[in-house]
Amino acid sequence: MEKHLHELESPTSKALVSDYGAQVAQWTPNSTETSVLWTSNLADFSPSAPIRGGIPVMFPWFNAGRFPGLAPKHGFARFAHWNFEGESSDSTSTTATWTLKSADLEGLNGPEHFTYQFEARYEVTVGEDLNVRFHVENLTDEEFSFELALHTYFRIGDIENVQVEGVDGLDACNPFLSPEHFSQEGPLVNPVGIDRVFYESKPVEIVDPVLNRRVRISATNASNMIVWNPAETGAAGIPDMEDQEYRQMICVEAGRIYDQAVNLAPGESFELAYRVQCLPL
Ligand SMILES: O=P(O)(O)OC[C@H]1O[C@@H](O)[C@H](O)[C@@H](O)[C@@H]1O
Repeated sequence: MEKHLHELESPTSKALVSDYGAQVAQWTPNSTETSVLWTSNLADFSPSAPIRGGIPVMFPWFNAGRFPGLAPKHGFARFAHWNFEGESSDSTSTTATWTLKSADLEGLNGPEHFTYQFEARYEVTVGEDLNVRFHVENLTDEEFSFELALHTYFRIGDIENVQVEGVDGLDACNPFLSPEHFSQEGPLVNPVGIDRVFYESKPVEIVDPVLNRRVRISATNASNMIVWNPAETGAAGIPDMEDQEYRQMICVEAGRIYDQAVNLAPGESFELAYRVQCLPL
């Protein structure tokens, strides 16, 4: 296994995490044969680019930023080499930690748009569930604001036979179609090609009759959930994804984006926690 990849093991599940982007690529409970997180057949696990799949960490902006025009897309954190700080285990779980400081960003594109001093810490815990925590502290003498999203790709049996439940009544928007908000009615049913932002974060479940399971996703301190599937046309434009692979994945992300970006005063810190549970149907 390449040096930048770490296999975390616990009695009930295991994960594969890269030092690049502190990106969790796979999470496999003992009860399943394949990872609950999806990675593309074309995913490149080398340091050259973020892995297509798993949990890319989007920081300190989402997409092109809320005052568009920023690059790289989705911020620089997923391109950075994070420092592996070690791992520890108890009888039920294993936790590994990575850090990223502003001083570690030399040579990357993007930090010129976010010149503040900060320290980010990312903890990945495998056990019965997968838990990740993104923590960031403002080490500058002025307030800064940032966006954040854990852009998690989930493996599903078939995008045309899946539902995302728990979103009924949430304030929603399809930002790439219209700025209008609306109230979500019912679950997301077979959501091919969806790109929807919710302005609340509640526990949701991907109900998957093909893989015969429910994947429950919950977050603490998130204000947004984003649900995305590229459909065939979008997948065709993504070099590290096969055109038909859109059928086996859905992103259900949690974060703080757009006008729900986090404002952080000097010396303050913020933490987002995100939990994935794999349950029988
Ligand atoms: O292809 P990337 O840069 O990894 O981003 C993944 C996707 O992220 C989504 O949030 C965007 O709406 C898509 O347009 C984008 O393709």
